[in-house]
Amino acid sequence: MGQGHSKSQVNERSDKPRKRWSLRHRSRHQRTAGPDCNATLAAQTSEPGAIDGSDVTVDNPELPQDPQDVMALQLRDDEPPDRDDDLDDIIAEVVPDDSAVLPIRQEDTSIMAYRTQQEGSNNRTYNIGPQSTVHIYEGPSSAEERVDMNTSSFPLEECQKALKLHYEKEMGQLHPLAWNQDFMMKTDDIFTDVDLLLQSPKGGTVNRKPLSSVTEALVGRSDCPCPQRVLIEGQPGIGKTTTLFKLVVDWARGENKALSGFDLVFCVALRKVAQSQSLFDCIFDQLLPEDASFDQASLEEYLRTNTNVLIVLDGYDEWEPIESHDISKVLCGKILRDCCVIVSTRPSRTSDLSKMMRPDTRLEINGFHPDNVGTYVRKYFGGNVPKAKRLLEKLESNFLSTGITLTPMFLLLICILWEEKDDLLLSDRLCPLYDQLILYLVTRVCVRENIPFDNKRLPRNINTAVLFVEKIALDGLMQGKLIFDEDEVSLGNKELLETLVKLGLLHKQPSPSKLRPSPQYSFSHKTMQEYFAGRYIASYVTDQDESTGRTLLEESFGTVRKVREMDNVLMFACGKLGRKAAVIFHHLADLHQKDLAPLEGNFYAFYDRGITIKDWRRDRKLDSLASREDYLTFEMAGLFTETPGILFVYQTYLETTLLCYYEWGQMDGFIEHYLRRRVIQFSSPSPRLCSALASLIKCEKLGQVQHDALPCVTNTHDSASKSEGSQQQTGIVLRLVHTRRLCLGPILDTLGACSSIVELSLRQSFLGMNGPAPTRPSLQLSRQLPNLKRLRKLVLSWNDMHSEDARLILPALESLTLLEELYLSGNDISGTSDIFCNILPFLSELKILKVFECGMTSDEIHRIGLALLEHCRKMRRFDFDNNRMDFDERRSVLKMLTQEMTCTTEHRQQEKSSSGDQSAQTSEKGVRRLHPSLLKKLDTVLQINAATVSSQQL
Ligand SMILES: Nc1ncnc2c1ncn2[C@@H]1O[C@H](COP(=O)(O)OP(=O)(O)OP(=O)(O)O)[C@@H](O)[C@H]1O
Repeated sequence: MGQGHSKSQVNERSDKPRKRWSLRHRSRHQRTAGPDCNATLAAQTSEPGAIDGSDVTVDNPELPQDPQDVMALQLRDDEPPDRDDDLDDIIAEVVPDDSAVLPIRQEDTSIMAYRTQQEGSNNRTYNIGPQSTVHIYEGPSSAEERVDMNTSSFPLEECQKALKLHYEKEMGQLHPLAWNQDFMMKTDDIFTDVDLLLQSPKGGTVNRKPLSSVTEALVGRSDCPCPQRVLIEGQPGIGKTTTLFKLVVDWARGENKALSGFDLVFCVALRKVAQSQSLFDCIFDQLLPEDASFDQASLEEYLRTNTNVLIVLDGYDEWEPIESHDISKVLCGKILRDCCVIVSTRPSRTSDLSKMMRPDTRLEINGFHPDNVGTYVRKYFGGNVPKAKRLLEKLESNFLSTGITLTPMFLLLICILWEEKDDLLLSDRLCPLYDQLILYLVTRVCVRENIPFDNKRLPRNINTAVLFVEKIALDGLMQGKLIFDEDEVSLGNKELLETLVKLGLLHKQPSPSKLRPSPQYSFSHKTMQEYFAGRYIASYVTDQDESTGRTLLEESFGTVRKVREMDNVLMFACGKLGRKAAVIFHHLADLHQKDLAPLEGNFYAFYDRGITIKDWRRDRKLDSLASREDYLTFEMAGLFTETPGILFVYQTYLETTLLCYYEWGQMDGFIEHYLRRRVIQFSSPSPRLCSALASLIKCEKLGQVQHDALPCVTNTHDSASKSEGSQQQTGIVLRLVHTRRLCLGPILDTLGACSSIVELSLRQSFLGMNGPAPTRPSLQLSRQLPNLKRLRKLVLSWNDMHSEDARLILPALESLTLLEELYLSGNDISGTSDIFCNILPFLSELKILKVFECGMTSDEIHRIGLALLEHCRKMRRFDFDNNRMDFDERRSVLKMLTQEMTCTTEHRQQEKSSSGDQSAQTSEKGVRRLHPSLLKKLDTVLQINAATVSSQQL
């Protein structure tokens, strides 16, 4: 129910004898399959033929429609999200067949699953589309066969040994602090939350499935029997690189069965890839020893004929793609297309990357689970238990669910600073954190070298070095450069470079490269480079007159895409700037006005009405825009959210802008310029965005902003408030849908501050009790709801709520006497009808109640129905489909309710005629309005029943 937390079964690439698997096919209309189904399907779908001597069978004739032709409806309020079983509807399902055991093999289970159908053992499965696969016979495939085939030409074992040694040595222990090489982190200690993002075949929604690790995504699933193209995205500093390091070290140690099917694993850091390098240059350069006995040609030859190879490409956002480069070819599948490829990126480049690689599997790294924050902090402080405890106390009360502590990089910085200062100024903004870190680094050097420093003015040589490195940081990012040669960072001044390394701002790394043997330098982390680039922008804007400042901004952030890619730089710049930040906000507002205006109406209307994805390429309005290309290339990103890609551009721009205001410390400008429609609407907001939104909600200005009415912003077809829409629009509409676990925390803590909220939608946002005690979403929400006295519409559908959550939240609705619409569908809230009965007397304005698929019994529905009839006389729609009722029970509930309605109506008529009471007339009208919807349902039920009976008779 709701978002679903079940961990999918891990089908490990093990070397144990396995169960035989067989295939069932379930068509969209045929939900169950008989034993003959396989044979029939095979007969219907196989298309034997020969391609280069290989046997080919095409599965799944029901190819999905082109997503462009599909009507993409925003999942509003109560509509159920697409489920996994929807996926199963149109794809072949792999089911275990206990009757047979296959001999030992070293491939992944999903491949084996298909082999059983093909009868031969040497077929391979290819994903050729979201739900389609092709099987091709490929010759020998067992590990022994592979070794036999290749030992003569390629020393596989030597290559494996060299790679494993390299991973163990370079990645087995991490030294994340450039200024302290003694600080070490073992990859064994690494744990981060990972979600598998599952897109529905209809292309509309994404469901998140928590996984135990990235490798779990490498085994087959029903929608993708053989994952081969895995895209991993994650916010800055969230642990993408570290997670990939762990993956390759696990392979090297043979500790992970899901990886043991790979003969070779190559992990290439894209930031280190030079334009002129081939893939094999990169592999030899970064991963293999100079004295390897084999050369590039033999490795190339080996890879051409062997497919049990995993290529890991880390940091797509740190690389400037060139179409003709080998890396691009690997991503597009032009070369080594049979190898498994995993690529990581920040979200700012997800859209480009997914367009290029067409991933069959998408993962998001979410950072630490709050439980892990405690473990991490305690580990960091080792024996100093009181110190760890004090920090955790401080974090738990304020920061646990903010993006700051859940991001390993930022938590590490907090720990470093806390170690030094017990009175550390903790903030959920990034800029103060980095400011304090720099201060700490400078103080450290000054103390060590006896340089006087009063925490205000940097010593002269250090100041010069910092100014110099700021410029390098920005120039580097503008060119997509994160690794620098010595002359680039010293300009011939060795002393300057030494100071930067001493401070720990730059990290010196001996080049492993045969091509570039001189040492190279990088910032200790990409976020550090972004911080210095932001400082450069801030001081430039401060020192220059306004028009010169504007020119720099236009050159550096002239398009929507550039703003998105350099969002952290802009945020840091705003964090450093005082009054002069206005120049940046003007620039962002201009770009919004110039380039995003055509999207604005659609963005807000989409939620209410749902729109067809139109062909934006033909939209004349976009022709003149500087960012036109950006819009079009962003299209893919939206496929994994509920929002069409092009509208997602609008959302991400708003997100960046809001975070800039947030780092600056003042939200009023954002409210004035961007919230004139009084709708705050984000799908899948990031943790940092949630922190910023919490601060926005607290702004007094929010309740006062002048309102630009947009027709139909809150009027849905469904809306009970259609006629009262204009009145409703004077309040604030807050829609945060599809939010990740525990992200909503800061918002749920502050909701009550915004008493002008009239609509609150927290659909699919993990509101269940899963969090640790202080961050239990349902508890937080229940504390704030009573303050939202103007609330008319509350959407809590498709969360992971259970009865205990409902027992917290529902009583809080008692004071919301204006509430007209309540959506609770898709939560397992059985056993709570008593609470409904207690609160409904207070909700006399209620017009819509939806408890679709809530696990309730017919008794409970009946009781709720009666309470509605009695107390909510304006009621129009009561949706209780798909609860725990069989056909007869459902029919009898409907019957009882309609009878009850008739009695109530008659009773009221009598009341009316004896008293001439006006209110009785109104209530009678209300009951009548409910009547048709129930009657219609009853009608349908009876008709279906009649049809069933007659077909049985026949
Ligand atoms: N699971 C983890 N446990 C402990 N520390 C971690 C973990 N993941 C990351 N870190 C710490 O956070 C730092 C940043 O992580 P990493 O470089 O992997 O992030 P990233 O997502 O690749 O960042 P970016 O996109 O900015 O390059 C690491 O240097 C490491 O110190």
